[in-house]
Amino acid sequence: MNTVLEVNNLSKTFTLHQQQGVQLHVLDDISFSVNAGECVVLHGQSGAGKSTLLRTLYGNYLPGAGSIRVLHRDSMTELVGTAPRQIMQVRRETMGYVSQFLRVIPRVNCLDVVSEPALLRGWSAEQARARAADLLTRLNIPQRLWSLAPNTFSGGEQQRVNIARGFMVNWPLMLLDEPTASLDEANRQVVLQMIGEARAAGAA
Ligand SMILES: Nc1ncnc2c1ncn2[C@@H]1O[C@H](COP(=O)(O)OP(=O)(O)OP(=O)(O)O)[C@@H](O)[C@H]1O
Repeated sequence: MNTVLEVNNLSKTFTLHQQQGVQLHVLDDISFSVNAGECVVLHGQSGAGKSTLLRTLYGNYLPGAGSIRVLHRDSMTELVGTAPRQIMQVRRETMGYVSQFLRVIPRVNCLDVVSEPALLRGWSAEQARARAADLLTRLNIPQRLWSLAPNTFSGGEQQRVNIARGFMVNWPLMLLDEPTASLDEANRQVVLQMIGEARAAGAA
């Protein structure tokens, strides 16, 4: 089996400079690896550091120590300390991330928000819109909402738009932060199916 993610001795401490310099040791010497097609679930109490780990893997937080290597363009590539340009390339081609909440971009409509990852990969606008429409239909976002900016959508609708965007292209490595948390049972099942399909296609 191909290893697509290898984490070694990863640590992350937050220093709260505006609160007497209090230090929070959130990640402490974490090591694990994930193979293609494997699904790893982070299970832990609220505040344990699950989102922090995902954000650190995605390059949003700089770890205090350790290494994060991903299979990118056929070679294991170190992300810690790498140039932002390289991180952006890895994000574009290799590693997708669905955060807990949609980062709403004012005035950009739903179809364009979902299409963006494919456009960044050079798909035509027609191809991207067709795929986005397909995902939005599967995720039960009514067509009347597609041309509207999602900032006025309900929490569950925003989360489904976020998921559609996250599954727009086939990323070999997907980081999903509570992807079914605010969904009803029917939509939860759709998302689980989409995760299953991505795994069957080799995604980790
Ligand atoms: N940017 C930040 N600055 C300071 N502290 C942070 C920051 N992000 C997270 N923390 C702290 O790190 C700890 C872990 O937070 P995190 O969001 O990773 O938990 P979690 O396991 O995802 O929780 P939940 O299941 O409730 O989403 C918390 O105590 C939180 O206050």
